[in-house]
Amino acid sequence: MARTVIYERVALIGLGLIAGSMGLRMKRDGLAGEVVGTARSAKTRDMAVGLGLCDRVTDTAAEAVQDADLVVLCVPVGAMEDVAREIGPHLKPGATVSDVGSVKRAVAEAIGPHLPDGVDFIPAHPLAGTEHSGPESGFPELFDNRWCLLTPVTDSPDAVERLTRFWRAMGSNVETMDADHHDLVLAVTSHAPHLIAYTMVGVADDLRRVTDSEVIKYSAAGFRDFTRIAASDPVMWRDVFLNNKDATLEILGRFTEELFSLQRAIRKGDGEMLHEYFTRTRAIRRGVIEAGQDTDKPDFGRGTKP
Ligand SMILES: NC(=O)c1ccc[n+]([C@@H]2O[C@H](COP(=O)([O-])OP(=O)(O)OC[C@H]3O[C@@H](n4cnc5c(N)ncnc54)[C@H](O)[C@@H]3O)[C@@H](O)[C@H]2O)c1
Ligand SMILES: O=C(O)C(=O)C[C@]1(C(=O)O)C=C[C@@H](O)C=C1
Repeated sequence: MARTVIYERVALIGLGLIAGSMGLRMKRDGLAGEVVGTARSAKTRDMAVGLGLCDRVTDTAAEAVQDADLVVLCVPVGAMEDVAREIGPHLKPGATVSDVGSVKRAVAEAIGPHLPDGVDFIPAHPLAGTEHSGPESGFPELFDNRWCLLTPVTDSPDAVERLTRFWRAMGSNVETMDADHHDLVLAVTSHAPHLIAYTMVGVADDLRRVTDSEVIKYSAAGFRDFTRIAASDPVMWRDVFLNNKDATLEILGRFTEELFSLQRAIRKGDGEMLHEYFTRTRAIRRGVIEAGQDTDKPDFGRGTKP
Protein backbone atom coordinates (compact mmCIF):
# COMPACT_ATOMS: atom_id res chain seq x y z
CA MET A 1 0.00 0.00 0.00
CA ALA A 2 1.25 3.52 -0.88
CA ARG A 3 2.21 5.35 2.32
CA THR A 4 1.01 8.94 2.54
CA VAL A 5 2.03 10.99 5.52
CA ILE A 6 -0.91 13.29 6.28
CA TYR A 7 0.52 14.99 9.39
CA GLU A 8 4.25 15.12 10.11
CA ARG A 9 3.79 14.85 13.90
CA VAL A 10 0.64 13.67 15.68
CA ALA A 11 0.20 13.92 19.46
CA LEU A 12 -2.29 11.59 21.19
CA ILE A 13 -3.34 12.75 24.66
CA GLY A 14 -4.76 9.88 26.77
CA LEU A 15 -3.76 6.42 25.59
CA GLY A 16 -6.88 4.25 25.75
CA LEU A 17 -8.98 2.22 23.32
CA ILE A 18 -9.50 5.03 20.81
CA ALA A 19 -5.98 6.51 20.90
CA GLY A 20 -4.58 2.97 20.80
CA SER A 21 -6.57 2.12 17.69
CA MET A 22 -5.62 5.43 16.05
CA GLY A 23 -1.93 4.93 16.82
CA LEU A 24 -1.88 1.37 15.51
CA ARG A 25 -3.62 2.47 12.30
CA MET A 26 -1.25 5.42 11.77
CA LYS A 27 1.78 3.22 12.34
CA ARG A 28 0.44 0.41 10.15
CA ASP A 29 -0.33 2.69 7.20
CA GLY A 30 2.35 5.36 7.65
CA LEU A 31 -0.15 8.21 8.06
CA ALA A 32 2.11 10.26 10.36
CA GLY A 33 5.83 10.99 10.32
CA GLU A 34 5.90 10.55 14.08
CA VAL A 35 3.26 9.60 16.68
CA VAL A 36 3.87 10.98 20.18
CA GLY A 37 1.70 9.83 23.09
CA THR A 38 1.11 10.76 26.68
CA ALA A 39 -0.87 9.25 29.54
CA ARG A 40 -1.04 9.94 33.25
CA SER A 41 0.46 6.65 34.38
CA ALA A 42 3.95 5.40 33.55
CA LYS A 43 2.52 1.89 33.20
CA THR A 44 0.17 3.00 30.38
CA ARG A 45 2.95 4.96 28.67
CA ASP A 46 5.27 1.93 28.74
CA MET A 47 2.49 -0.30 27.45
CA ALA A 48 1.78 2.08 24.56
CA VAL A 49 5.41 1.94 23.42
CA GLY A 50 5.46 -1.84 23.85
CA LEU A 51 2.33 -2.20 21.71
CA GLY A 52 3.94 -0.04 19.01
CA LEU A 53 1.07 2.44 18.84
CA CYS A 54 3.38 5.44 19.19
CA ASP A 55 7.02 6.19 18.48
CA ARG A 56 7.68 7.85 21.82
CA VAL A 57 5.88 8.98 24.95
CA THR A 58 6.25 12.04 27.16
CA ASP A 59 5.46 12.47 30.85
CA THR A 60 3.18 15.47 30.28
CA ALA A 61 0.66 16.63 27.69
CA ALA A 62 2.49 19.96 27.45
CA GLU A 63 5.61 18.14 26.20
CA ALA A 64 3.66 15.85 23.87
CA VAL A 65 2.16 18.72 21.84
CA GLN A 66 5.52 20.45 21.17
CA ASP A 67 5.78 20.91 17.41
CA ALA A 68 2.79 18.64 16.74
CA ASP A 69 0.80 19.30 13.55
CA LEU A 70 -2.24 17.40 14.82
CA VAL A 71 -3.15 17.08 18.50
CA VAL A 72 -5.99 14.68 19.40
CA LEU A 73 -7.50 14.70 22.89
CA CYS A 74 -8.55 11.10 23.62
CA VAL A 75 -9.57 11.44 27.28
CA PRO A 76 -13.04 11.18 28.86
CA VAL A 77 -15.29 14.15 28.03
CA GLY A 78 -15.07 15.52 31.59
CA ALA A 79 -11.25 15.66 31.42
CA MET A 80 -11.04 17.65 28.15
CA GLU A 81 -10.95 21.09 29.77
CA ASP A 82 -8.02 20.34 32.09
CA VAL A 83 -6.02 18.91 29.19
CA ALA A 84 -6.82 21.92 26.97
CA ARG A 85 -5.74 24.32 29.73
CA GLU A 86 -2.42 22.48 30.01
CA ILE A 87 -1.59 22.27 26.31
CA GLY A 88 -2.92 25.69 25.17
CA PRO A 89 0.31 27.66 25.71
CA HIS A 90 2.48 24.95 24.09
CA LEU A 91 0.68 24.48 20.76
CA LYS A 92 2.50 25.18 17.51
CA PRO A 93 0.96 28.01 15.43
CA GLY A 94 -0.96 26.43 12.53
CA ALA A 95 -1.55 23.15 14.41
CA THR A 96 -4.92 21.41 14.23
CA VAL A 97 -6.49 20.50 17.58
CA SER A 98 -9.14 17.79 17.62
CA ASP A 99 -10.66 15.26 20.01
CA VAL A 100 -12.66 12.03 19.87
CA GLY A 101 -15.21 12.75 22.62
CA SER A 102 -18.70 11.25 22.38
CA VAL A 103 -20.33 14.64 23.01
CA LYS A 104 -19.56 17.68 20.86
CA ARG A 105 -21.15 20.94 22.14
CA ALA A 106 -19.87 20.68 25.73
CA VAL A 107 -16.45 19.54 24.52
CA ALA A 108 -16.13 22.48 22.09
CA GLU A 109 -17.04 24.84 24.93
CA ALA A 110 -14.57 23.17 27.30
CA ILE A 111 -11.59 23.18 24.93
CA GLY A 112 -12.15 26.26 22.74
CA PRO A 113 -11.41 29.02 25.28
CA HIS A 114 -7.98 27.54 26.08
CA LEU A 115 -6.70 27.50 22.49
CA PRO A 116 -4.56 30.38 21.22
CA ASP A 117 -5.30 32.26 18.00
CA GLY A 118 -3.75 30.63 14.95
CA VAL A 119 -4.67 27.01 15.66
CA ASP A 120 -7.50 25.23 13.86
CA PHE A 121 -10.01 23.59 16.19
CA ILE A 122 -11.99 20.70 14.69
CA PRO A 123 -13.84 18.50 17.21
CA ALA A 124 -14.45 14.97 15.92
CA HIS A 125 -16.28 11.81 16.94
CA PRO A 126 -15.49 8.41 15.44
CA LEU A 127 -18.65 6.30 15.80
CA ALA A 128 -16.69 3.20 16.64
CA GLY A 129 -15.82 1.55 19.89
CA THR A 130 -16.21 -1.44 22.11
CA GLU A 131 -16.99 -2.02 25.78
CA HIS A 132 -13.26 -2.40 26.47
CA SER A 133 -10.83 0.28 27.67
CA GLY A 134 -7.10 0.90 27.67
CA PRO A 135 -4.43 0.80 24.95
CA GLU A 136 -4.31 -3.00 24.99
CA SER A 137 -7.91 -3.06 23.69
CA GLY A 138 -7.06 -1.07 20.56
CA PHE A 139 -6.92 -2.53 17.06
CA PRO A 140 -6.14 -0.81 13.75
CA GLU A 141 -9.36 -1.87 11.99
CA LEU A 142 -11.65 -0.28 14.60
CA PHE A 143 -12.66 2.63 12.36
CA ASP A 144 -13.14 0.67 9.13
CA ASN A 145 -16.49 1.41 7.48
CA ARG A 146 -17.67 3.52 10.42
CA TRP A 147 -18.64 7.17 10.44
CA CYS A 148 -16.45 9.91 11.81
CA LEU A 149 -18.40 13.12 12.44
CA LEU A 150 -16.58 16.48 12.40
CA THR A 151 -18.06 19.61 14.00
CA PRO A 152 -15.52 22.27 12.88
CA VAL A 153 -15.03 25.48 14.80
CA THR A 154 -12.26 26.75 12.49
CA ASP A 155 -13.23 28.49 9.27
CA SER A 156 -10.22 27.05 7.42
CA PRO A 157 -11.48 24.69 4.68
CA ASP A 158 -7.91 23.42 4.19
CA ALA A 159 -7.63 22.30 7.82
CA VAL A 160 -11.03 20.55 7.62
CA GLU A 161 -10.12 18.90 4.33
CA ARG A 162 -6.85 17.58 5.82
CA LEU A 163 -8.53 16.11 8.89
CA THR A 164 -11.19 14.59 6.60
CA ARG A 165 -8.42 12.94 4.58
CA PHE A 166 -6.86 11.67 7.80
CA TRP A 167 -10.07 9.99 9.02
CA ARG A 168 -10.74 8.54 5.56
CA ALA A 169 -7.27 7.02 5.68
CA MET A 170 -8.23 5.55 9.08
CA GLY A 171 -11.00 3.69 7.19
CA SER A 172 -13.96 5.92 8.08
CA ASN A 173 -16.66 7.75 6.18
CA VAL A 174 -16.57 11.41 7.17
CA GLU A 175 -19.42 13.89 7.58
CA THR A 176 -19.41 17.45 8.87
CA MET A 177 -22.26 18.73 11.05
CA ASP A 178 -23.29 21.21 13.71
CA ALA A 179 -22.40 20.21 17.30
CA ASP A 180 -25.99 20.50 18.64
CA HIS A 181 -27.29 18.34 15.81
CA HIS A 182 -24.57 15.78 16.54
CA ASP A 183 -25.57 15.66 20.22
CA LEU A 184 -29.24 15.12 19.43
CA VAL A 185 -28.56 12.37 16.88
CA LEU A 186 -26.14 10.60 19.21
CA ALA A 187 -28.57 10.86 22.12
CA VAL A 188 -30.93 8.70 20.00
CA THR A 189 -28.42 6.29 18.47
CA SER A 190 -25.93 5.82 21.30
CA HIS A 191 -26.48 7.65 24.59
CA ALA A 192 -30.11 6.69 25.40
CA PRO A 193 -29.53 3.06 24.26
CA HIS A 194 -26.58 2.80 26.62
CA LEU A 195 -28.65 4.15 29.50
CA ILE A 196 -31.42 1.67 28.71
CA ALA A 197 -28.90 -1.19 28.68
CA TYR A 198 -27.45 -0.06 32.01
CA THR A 199 -30.97 0.06 33.44
CA MET A 200 -32.00 -3.35 32.11
CA VAL A 201 -28.90 -5.02 33.53
CA GLY A 202 -29.51 -3.20 36.83
CA VAL A 203 -33.08 -4.56 36.89
CA ALA A 204 -31.81 -8.09 36.25
CA ASP A 205 -29.30 -7.68 39.05
CA ASP A 206 -32.05 -6.51 41.42
CA LEU A 207 -34.02 -9.63 40.51
CA ARG A 208 -31.03 -11.92 40.94
CA ARG A 209 -32.11 -12.97 44.45
CA VAL A 210 -35.71 -13.64 43.39
CA THR A 211 -34.74 -15.66 40.32
CA ASP A 212 -31.80 -17.42 41.97
CA SER A 213 -29.30 -15.98 39.44
CA GLU A 214 -31.13 -17.61 36.53
CA VAL A 215 -31.35 -14.30 34.67
CA ILE A 216 -27.58 -14.44 34.31
CA LYS A 217 -27.27 -18.19 33.71
CA TYR A 218 -29.94 -18.35 31.02
CA SER A 219 -29.15 -15.02 29.36
CA ALA A 220 -30.84 -14.95 25.97
CA ALA A 221 -29.16 -13.16 23.06
CA GLY A 222 -30.98 -9.86 23.60
CA PHE A 223 -29.96 -9.62 27.24
CA ARG A 224 -26.39 -10.70 26.48
CA ASP A 225 -26.11 -7.72 24.11
CA PHE A 226 -27.34 -5.48 26.93
CA THR A 227 -24.71 -6.88 29.30
CA ARG A 228 -21.96 -6.18 26.76
CA ILE A 229 -23.01 -2.56 26.44
CA ALA A 230 -23.53 -2.20 30.20
CA ALA A 231 -19.93 -3.36 30.71
CA SER A 232 -18.67 -0.12 29.09
CA ASP A 233 -16.39 2.23 30.98
CA PRO A 234 -18.21 3.94 33.92
CA VAL A 235 -16.13 7.14 33.79
CA MET A 236 -16.65 7.60 30.06
CA TRP A 237 -20.41 7.10 30.31
CA ARG A 238 -20.85 9.20 33.46
CA ASP A 239 -19.22 12.05 31.53
CA VAL A 240 -21.34 11.49 28.42
CA PHE A 241 -24.60 11.85 30.37
CA LEU A 242 -23.42 14.82 32.41
CA ASN A 243 -22.35 16.60 29.22
CA ASN A 244 -25.24 15.74 26.89
CA LYS A 245 -27.92 16.35 29.46
CA ASP A 246 -30.62 18.19 27.47
CA ALA A 247 -30.65 15.95 24.40
CA THR A 248 -30.52 12.75 26.47
CA LEU A 249 -33.39 13.90 28.72
CA GLU A 250 -35.42 14.89 25.66
CA ILE A 251 -34.98 11.43 24.11
CA LEU A 252 -35.63 9.62 27.39
CA GLY A 253 -38.89 11.58 27.76
CA ARG A 254 -40.01 10.36 24.34
CA PHE A 255 -38.81 6.85 25.12
CA THR A 256 -40.86 6.79 28.32
CA GLU A 257 -44.01 7.88 26.44
CA GLU A 258 -43.54 5.09 23.88
CA LEU A 259 -42.87 2.56 26.62
CA PHE A 260 -46.11 3.55 28.37
CA SER A 261 -48.10 3.11 25.17
CA LEU A 262 -46.62 -0.36 24.58
CA GLN A 263 -47.27 -1.20 28.23
CA ARG A 264 -50.91 -0.19 27.78
CA ALA A 265 -51.21 -2.29 24.60
CA ILE A 266 -49.88 -5.35 26.44
CA ARG A 267 -52.26 -4.79 29.37
CA LYS A 268 -55.24 -4.35 27.02
CA GLY A 269 -54.22 -7.31 24.87
CA ASP A 270 -53.99 -4.99 21.84
CA GLY A 271 -52.15 -7.39 19.48
CA GLU A 272 -52.87 -5.23 16.46
CA MET A 273 -51.04 -2.26 17.97
CA LEU A 274 -48.05 -4.41 18.97
CA HIS A 275 -47.87 -6.08 15.55
CA GLU A 276 -48.03 -2.76 13.75
CA TYR A 277 -45.35 -1.26 15.99
CA PHE A 278 -42.95 -4.18 15.56
CA THR A 279 -43.52 -4.22 11.78
CA ARG A 280 -42.50 -0.56 11.64
CA THR A 281 -39.35 -1.14 13.71
CA ARG A 282 -38.37 -4.18 11.64
CA ALA A 283 -38.41 -2.00 8.52
CA ILE A 284 -36.04 0.42 10.25
CA ARG A 285 -33.55 -2.38 10.96
CA ARG A 286 -33.68 -3.39 7.28
CA GLY A 287 -33.02 0.22 6.30
CA VAL A 288 -29.97 0.30 8.57
CA ILE A 289 -28.58 -2.82 6.90
CA GLU A 290 -29.24 -1.50 3.39
CA ALA A 291 -27.44 1.74 4.29
CA GLY A 292 -24.35 -0.37 5.10
CA GLN A 293 -24.50 0.39 8.83
CA ASP A 294 -24.89 -3.21 9.97
CA THR A 295 -22.13 -3.58 12.50
CA ASP A 296 -22.97 -7.19 13.30
CA LYS A 297 -21.14 -8.46 10.24
CA PRO A 298 -18.38 -10.75 11.49
CA ASP A 299 -15.60 -8.72 9.84
CA PHE A 300 -16.48 -5.64 11.89
CA GLY A 301 -15.51 -7.48 15.09
CA ARG A 302 -17.82 -5.24 17.13
CA GLY A 303 -17.04 -5.63 20.79
CA THR A 304 -13.91 -7.68 20.31
CA LYS A 305 -10.65 -7.51 18.50
CA PRO A 306 -10.91 -9.33 15.17
N1 LIG B 1 -15.02 3.58 23.90
C1 LIG B 1 -15.85 3.94 22.93
O1 LIG B 1 -16.70 3.16 22.51
C2 LIG B 1 -15.71 5.32 22.34
C3 LIG B 1 -16.08 5.52 21.00
C4 LIG B 1 -15.94 6.79 20.43
C5 LIG B 1 -15.47 7.84 21.22
N2 LIG B 1 -15.14 7.63 22.51
C6 LIG B 1 -14.63 8.76 23.30
O2 LIG B 1 -13.22 8.68 23.26
C7 LIG B 1 -12.65 9.17 24.46
C8 LIG B 1 -11.70 8.12 25.01
O3 LIG B 1 -12.40 6.92 25.21
P1 LIG B 1 -11.66 5.51 25.30
O4 LIG B 1 -12.71 4.47 25.08
O5 LIG B 1 -10.42 5.49 24.48
O6 LIG B 1 -11.29 5.50 26.86
P2 LIG B 1 -10.19 4.69 27.66
O7 LIG B 1 -10.70 4.60 29.06
O8 LIG B 1 -9.79 3.45 26.97
O9 LIG B 1 -8.97 5.73 27.63
C9 LIG B 1 -9.04 7.00 28.21
C10 LIG B 1 -7.65 7.53 28.50
O10 LIG B 1 -7.78 8.82 29.12
C11 LIG B 1 -7.00 8.86 30.31
N3 LIG B 1 -7.62 9.76 31.27
C12 LIG B 1 -8.72 9.55 32.01
N4 LIG B 1 -8.99 10.62 32.78
C13 LIG B 1 -8.02 11.51 32.53
C14 LIG B 1 -7.72 12.81 33.04
N5 LIG B 1 -8.50 13.37 33.98
N6 LIG B 1 -6.63 13.46 32.55
C15 LIG B 1 -5.85 12.87 31.63
N7 LIG B 1 -6.08 11.65 31.11
C16 LIG B 1 -7.13 10.98 31.57
C17 LIG B 1 -6.98 7.42 30.79
O11 LIG B 1 -5.91 7.19 31.67
C18 LIG B 1 -6.82 6.67 29.45
O12 LIG B 1 -5.47 6.70 29.05
C19 LIG B 1 -13.81 9.54 25.37
O13 LIG B 1 -14.01 10.92 25.33
C20 LIG B 1 -14.99 8.81 24.76
O14 LIG B 1 -16.21 9.51 25.00
C21 LIG B 1 -15.20 6.38 23.08
O1 LIG C 1 -19.79 -0.76 20.14
C1 LIG C 1 -19.82 -0.23 21.23
O2 LIG C 1 -19.47 -0.82 22.24
C2 LIG C 1 -20.26 1.16 21.35
O3 LIG C 1 -21.09 1.38 22.16
C3 LIG C 1 -19.64 2.19 20.54
C4 LIG C 1 -20.31 3.53 20.53
C5 LIG C 1 -21.78 3.35 20.07
O4 LIG C 1 -21.94 2.84 18.96
O5 LIG C 1 -22.69 3.73 20.78
C6 LIG C 1 -20.25 4.12 21.89
C7 LIG C 1 -19.90 5.38 22.11
C8 LIG C 1 -19.25 6.18 21.12
O6 LIG C 1 -19.20 7.49 21.34
C9 LIG C 1 -19.30 5.67 19.78
C10 LIG C 1 -19.62 4.38 19.56
